[in-house]
Amino acid sequence: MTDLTIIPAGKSLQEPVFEARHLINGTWQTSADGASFERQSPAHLVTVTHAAKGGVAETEAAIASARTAFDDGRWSRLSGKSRATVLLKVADLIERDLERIAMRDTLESGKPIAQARDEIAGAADLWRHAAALARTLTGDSHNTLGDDMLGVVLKEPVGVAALITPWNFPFLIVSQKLPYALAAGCTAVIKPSEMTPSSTVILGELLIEAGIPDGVVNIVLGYGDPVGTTMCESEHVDMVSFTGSTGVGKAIVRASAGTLKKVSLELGGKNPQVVFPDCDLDDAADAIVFGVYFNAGECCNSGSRIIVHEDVAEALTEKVVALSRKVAFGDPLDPKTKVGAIISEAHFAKIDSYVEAAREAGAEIPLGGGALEIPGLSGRFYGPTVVTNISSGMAIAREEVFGPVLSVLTFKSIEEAIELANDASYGLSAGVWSRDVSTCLAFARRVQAGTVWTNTWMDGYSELPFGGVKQSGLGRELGRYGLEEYLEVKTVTMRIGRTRAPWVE
Ligand SMILES: NC(=O)c1ccc[n+]([C@@H]2O[C@H](COP(=O)([O-])OP(=O)(O)OC[C@H]3O[C@@H](n4cnc5c(N)ncnc54)[C@H](O)[C@@H]3O)[C@@H](O)[C@H]2O)c1
Ligand SMILES: C[N+](C)(C)CC=O
Repeated sequence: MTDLTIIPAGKSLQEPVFEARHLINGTWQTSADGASFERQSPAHLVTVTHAAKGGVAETEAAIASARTAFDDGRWSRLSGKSRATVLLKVADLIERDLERIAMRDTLESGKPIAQARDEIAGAADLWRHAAALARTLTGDSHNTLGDDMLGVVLKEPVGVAALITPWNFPFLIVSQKLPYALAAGCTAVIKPSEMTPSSTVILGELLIEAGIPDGVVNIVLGYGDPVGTTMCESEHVDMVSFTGSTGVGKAIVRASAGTLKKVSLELGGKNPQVVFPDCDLDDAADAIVFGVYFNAGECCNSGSRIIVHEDVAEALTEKVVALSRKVAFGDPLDPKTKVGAIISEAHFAKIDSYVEAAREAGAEIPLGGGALEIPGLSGRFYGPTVVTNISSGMAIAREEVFGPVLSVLTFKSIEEAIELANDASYGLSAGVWSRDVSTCLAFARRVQAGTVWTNTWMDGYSELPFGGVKQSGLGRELGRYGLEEYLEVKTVTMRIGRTRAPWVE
């Protein structure tokens, strides 16, 4: 792969190792048994983080702290205005510390620094959006139930929310959950991914600086088992909001079943983009390249499944391959880099196994497949890869590869395109490319997905809800729906003035 655009290592890594500890009841703590773990930068393979490793004891202490903080009302009974004041302050502090937070996400995840900066700026906007919702949240009133009756529907915080997050957008995803939980009046226990704990720890520091009362937000670092499982099983946790793989999502539902707690899930995707022959092919090709290589394809919204009309399949594939060669892969610390390192050795092997299985099954690979050498860096980089001549039954066409790998399928009619698009267990997002608005609308109405992009890909706004159908999830984040996830509905019926007609004569 010599004709690709490669950004070699720039200046050597100077960042000190970050010391990450748990935040429990307002104090930073190591684990009682002294357990800890390390995180290496996937691009450099040097240790960048040393973190306390939580066990059952730390998790239960964090849950107890959140429980007490919720029950005594130090946050849940504040006015929306008071909560919003803290959330707005956090947003300001995130912007002040944007560079520090972005650097931690880049070092631990391997994502490009320019992209990380955009994510942190987007996260600050989420905190402001949630602050606005905290002040405008309302219930309902019913004065049509009879002359002496009034029905009032109250919105109340669910209680203690456990927030379990993945490694691919560490700071952005915790910011899709926590400000909305806090706006609703919930208290929280957070478990960031063991691969990317630091930016959540920094968020804890900013929350303290912004004046959040002790115990309202608690952070436990460590692995899914026991930290995440303890949160799911605890009778003192009222809700779990999880973002991650569909497999772990199912385990979370099982672990939460014993206490029948509310569960909100943002899971994987195998997102189709259907390309009709009347679209602007250059525009579509550029968005397809963005959709598949953004975050090295390690993105729930990766537009990794192209379904293109057979009349334009060859032309589109040529354009995509040509553009792919221009995408800058390399040193995540260089602001010119668009695609950085793969998160782990095990994940790299998984990506490669999908590509090799497709090759063995007769697929063609006009570009890529395999490791990319980046001069000066010893970490793992996967080259831009385009796979054609595949059928919808192949794993590469149905399963989440979570790497910079594009699968190209073809169709003859709109019926076939919709059938192929829906032929997956996932239903997160989908796209359609056509100049004909009726074609776009017909597709948008029949595709099984939580989000549909027409003539664009992966635009996101704090105001718009996001989430999946089928095995891509339960519930929604962002928009006003993102707040509703953390609310319970209570119905209060009041008789006013007159005495009730006696039941007993
Ligand atoms: N739909 C979305 O919004 C969205 C966003 C980002 C990522 N994702 C999905 O996340 C996946 C990649 O992230 P990942 O590899 O970190 O996911 P993962 O499911 O392996 O882990 C996610 C989190 O769950 C924890 N965990 C693991 N096992 C657990 C258990 N048994 N109980 C409780 N917690 C447990 C992990 O420690 C981590 O914090 C992909 O499938 C991707 O599509 C979805
Ligand atoms: C929606 N987003 C981009 C934050 C996460 C997808 O993995």
